[in-house]
Formats: sequence, structure tokens, C-alpha cells
Amino acid sequence: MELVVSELGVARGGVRVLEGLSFWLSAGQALIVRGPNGSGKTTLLRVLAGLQPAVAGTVSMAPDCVAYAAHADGLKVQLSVAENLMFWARLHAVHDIGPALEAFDLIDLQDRRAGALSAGQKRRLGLARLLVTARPLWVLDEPTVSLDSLAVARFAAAVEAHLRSGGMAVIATHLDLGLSAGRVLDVAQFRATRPVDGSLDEAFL
Ligand SMILES: Nc1ncnc2c1ncn2[C@@H]1O[C@H](COP(=O)(O)OP(=O)(O)OP(=O)(O)O)[C@@H](O)[C@H]1O
Repeated sequence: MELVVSELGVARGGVRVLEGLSFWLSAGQALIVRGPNGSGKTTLLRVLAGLQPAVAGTVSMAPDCVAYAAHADGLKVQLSVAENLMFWARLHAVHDIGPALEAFDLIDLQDRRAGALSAGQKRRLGLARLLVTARPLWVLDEPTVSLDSLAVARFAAAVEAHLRSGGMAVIATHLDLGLSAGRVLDVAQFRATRPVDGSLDEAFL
């Protein structure tokens, strides 16, 4: 399996942000996306995840191959930690939430209502969902926000395990996660030179 991105152009709010962006990833590889604030990292990830269309170019992988973790954790606050994971697991026909609880140190919190978790605990639960999606490409937007150093290490270990099992990851992060198979892409070099674009780019927010 391979992710091939060719001559991609992306826009936000009718303004072109990036153009001419190409890269590829093979099974077992990760791409770390860097760039200054407002340079288009989130917009690129949204296009990869199928949340909005590209304005130019192609992405080889269909959105249903992608597990996307945005800035927001997207949790069901009335459900417990375990119920949140079971909800996502059922949706993806995954039967065992045990490895996800274990990987993100959530076993002791599994009966706690998600709305009553701390910010870092919520983030751990949001990331644990990745492990119950069984999707090959993880697209992650600043996944380590609110995580302490131990949780960052656990997250990096989960990504490494995903890569070892043939998965891929595209991660916007300012941290060095120490991934063995991680390349860095700085989106600043792909800043659009013709920024105004009249087309509708928002499938939904
Ligand atoms: N909802 C929105 N509507 C219109 N424009 C937006 C919206 N969100 C972001 N933008 C603009 O799109 C451009 C790219 O933003 P984007 O969020 O992709 O950058 P980023 O590199 O992820 O930034 P950061 O590092 O601050 O998270 C910026 O100029 C930003 O102001």
C-alpha cells in the first residue's frame, strides 16, 4: 500500500493556501508535517482525510482508508471511556478495545465519563480511537497537545507499532517524536503564489 500525493493544491475559505505539493509514503513510513502558524498544515490534513476537496492535484488513497484525529478530541462526553471506544470499534468492526485502553494507559479510567476527564486524558482517549479503526493511514493534527512526556512516549510507541504493522502516518507536530521511519515535510515551500480562489472548498467544517 502506498500514499501518493501529486501536485496538490489546497484552499481554505476560498483562499489558496498550498500548491504544487507532492510526496509519497510507503507502508511503514511516516511523514512529519511542519510549517509556521497559518501555513496550511491543518488544511492539508483535512484534504488528506477527505473533509474538503483539493483544488488541484490528486491523493491516491480514499478517505475510508484514513483515521483522522483533529485538534478537537471529538468525544461523546456522556459516554464512559470504554463506551466511547466501543462505539468506534463497532463502527469499524473491531472487537477488542483492550489494546487501545492499554496503549494509552486508560484501563483505570475506562468507567469514567469522558466529559469528566482532564484535557490530557481526553486527548489520550481521542488518540486511542485510532487503534480501533483498523485504518492504514493515520492523519494526525497536533496530536501531542495536552500530553505529558510519558503520554507523548506512549503515543510515539503506538505510532511505531502502527508503522511496524504496515501502517502509515502523516502527523503535523512541532515535537520530535523520534520516529525511526519519519521524514519531514515543511509546507512553507509550497505556499500558494496565486492565493485567491473562487471555488468552494469546504465539504463541512
Ligand atoms: N475556518 C476557516 N475559514 C477561513 N480561513 C481559515 C479557516 N481556518 C483557517 N483558515 C486560514 O487558512 C490558512 C491555513 O490555515 P491552517 O489552519 O491550515 O494553518 P496551520 O499551518 O495548520 O496553522 P497552525 O500552525 O496555526 O495550526 C490560514 O491563513 C488561516 O488563517
